[in-house]
Amino acid sequence: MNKEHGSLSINSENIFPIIKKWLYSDHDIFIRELISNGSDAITKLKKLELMGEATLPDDNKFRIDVIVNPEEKTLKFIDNGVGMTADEVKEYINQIAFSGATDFLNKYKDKANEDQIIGHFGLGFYSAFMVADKVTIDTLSWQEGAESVHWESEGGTEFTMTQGTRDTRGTEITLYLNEESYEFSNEYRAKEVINKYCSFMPVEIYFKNANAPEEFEESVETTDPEENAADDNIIDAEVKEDGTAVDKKVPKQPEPINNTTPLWMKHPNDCTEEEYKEFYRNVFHDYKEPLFWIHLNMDYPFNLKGILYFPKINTEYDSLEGTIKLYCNQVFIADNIKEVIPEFLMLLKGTIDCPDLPLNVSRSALQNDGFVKKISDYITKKVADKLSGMYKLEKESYENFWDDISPFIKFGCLKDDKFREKMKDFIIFKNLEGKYITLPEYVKASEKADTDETAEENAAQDKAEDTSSKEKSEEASDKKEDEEKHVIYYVTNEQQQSQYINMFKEEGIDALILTHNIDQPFITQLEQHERSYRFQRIDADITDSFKEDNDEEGLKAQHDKLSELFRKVLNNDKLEVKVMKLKNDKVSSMITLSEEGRRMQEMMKMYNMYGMNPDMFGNEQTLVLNANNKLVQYIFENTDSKNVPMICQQLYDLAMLSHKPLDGESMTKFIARSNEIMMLLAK
Ligand SMILES: Nc1ncnc2c1ncn2[C@@H]1O[C@H](COP(=O)(O)OP(=O)(O)OP(=O)(O)O)[C@@H](O)[C@H]1O
Repeated sequence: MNKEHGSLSINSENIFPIIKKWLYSDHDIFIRELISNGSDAITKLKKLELMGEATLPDDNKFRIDVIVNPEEKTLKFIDNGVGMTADEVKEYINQIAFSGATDFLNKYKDKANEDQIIGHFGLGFYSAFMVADKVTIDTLSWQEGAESVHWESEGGTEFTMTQGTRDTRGTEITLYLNEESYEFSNEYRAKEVINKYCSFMPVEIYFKNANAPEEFEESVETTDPEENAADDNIIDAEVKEDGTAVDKKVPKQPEPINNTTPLWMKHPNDCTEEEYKEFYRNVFHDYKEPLFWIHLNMDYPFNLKGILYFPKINTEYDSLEGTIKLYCNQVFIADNIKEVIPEFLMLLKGTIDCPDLPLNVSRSALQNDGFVKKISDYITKKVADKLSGMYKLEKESYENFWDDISPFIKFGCLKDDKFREKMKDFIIFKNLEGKYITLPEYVKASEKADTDETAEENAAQDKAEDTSSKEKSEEASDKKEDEEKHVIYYVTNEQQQSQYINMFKEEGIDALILTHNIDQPFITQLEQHERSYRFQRIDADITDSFKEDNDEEGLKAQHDKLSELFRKVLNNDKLEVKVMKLKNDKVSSMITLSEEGRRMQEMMKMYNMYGMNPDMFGNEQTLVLNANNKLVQYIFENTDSKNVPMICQQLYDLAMLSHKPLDGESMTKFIARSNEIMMLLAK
């Protein structure tokens, strides 16, 4: 072959700066690209063999070798795939245009950056020039009688092509690293990058440091010492004490550094529980075991495989942040590509391999791609199917996992309408007894409790009402509609709201435990979609069940007097005070805050709107005093007594305490006052 010298045939002056910019933040991608090219070359040869076009030696073993040379600052990628003829080098390497570079240039001339492009633009080979001043190719094609080719270029527009010396099939690419990229000739750095991108590559990858001394391993065998002496591989033979065993030191057999058959490629029926857990540990380095997993395995209408794990969340403070690793033909592309994977799934941990993904388009295009949407919908559906299946068939596990998986499910419902629609019948809630129930179950149980209690009364009343019911229903206004909603009581903090919880339990009224941050937005959404539900925290109001039949008029005197007293003592003339007869006479005082008021306050807190004017909204706490309680009665009868102001303050703080944490100043005063009260008792 004549020496050939030429110019790369597209606007290479343009392309190199773009490649450099493109890879600026992801310098290490060149390793993925060059190893992928080797793997592609091997796949091509496998296909040719299958088609009967190529015959391979019996002992053929496909492999890729990566050799770093820290002294010479070089990096080699060697594969035994198809190789290239001189014509192919000309076509595929010299005329970059064939590999899609023209498209690339047209689209990204002015705006190339790593956000917009996800690799794979037929420019893989040229990414080598990101880190190398000079790149050489030595290649020998699989074809009979092929001549080897040597190609080299120093990254400008010039290249040289000559007859090469490579005498085995395949391709060897050598990178002479530029000064800023010497790090990649470091053994550990190079390995780190290979592990990142190529851990699950379908071809075995062997790694070597050309400067490292040869490694040996010890193998214990019982063999004939004479035979060992004749074996060149044995460097240090030693007869063991028992005279039979011989310790041999042999050169270490290289091991591939990747796993060519990741678990997701296996059929789910062939995977064991231990394998799933081990894979999880290896990939996500999470010492906690996953709760359960979903193995995605689809060939039609698109090709998608993967495993999604539900991680264990220990406390509500654990950040809800997962990792979904996206692969394309077992080559890692990136973590958490939100255009492909539904946002709420990012809370999970998992791997997804989808060779059909159009990764050669910009991220914004991915977002609007119908195919990508289908993939994302498929994943969502699979997750919902798994969860609903568990609810139906493995209720006990579902309940055991619920506390861990519910934030994820609720987030999914908030973010994805389709998911919400599929999951809505399988959302469960823990009640005061610690049992898990659905909303319809809650409503049914509370209706039953109501009916039992008033069955007799109603029977009589119903008859009387029958005649006038038509008129009444016509009168029903929006206000009435609100009243007719099923009220669902809930607790946000079991310790703090324990006084209310006890009262609820005494009256046989149930409530749901909703302690996670996500619960508030979740129930707001529920109320919007299921208009017959109204959620109300248990301290929002005093329900009729807790009261005796109140003679409002009869309590007016107490109300007026106590209101005035508490307002004065607490120095708050806006304080709302209600006096009522509660069935439980041990309860002296309580605070109620309307549901709307509290939600408004929480919203303000969330959006940091407190600066605005906190009194403007939601400051509608009401101090409820129990006229049946002895202390309250004492206050009413002895308003002028010396200790009454202190008792009033204490009662107010006690009521506050079971409503929300006291602020620092109030807490200090509360403690000082409690001591003072004890001092009085001690006297
Ligand atoms: N190791 C190799 N063995 C055989 N052919 C190769 C090798 N590396 C590159 N080639 C040839 O050069 C072409 C261009 O490679 P390049 O990496 O630039 O783009 P690509 O592989 O086509 O696309 P992409 O890298 O985006 O998947 C390849 O399509 C292939 O034909």
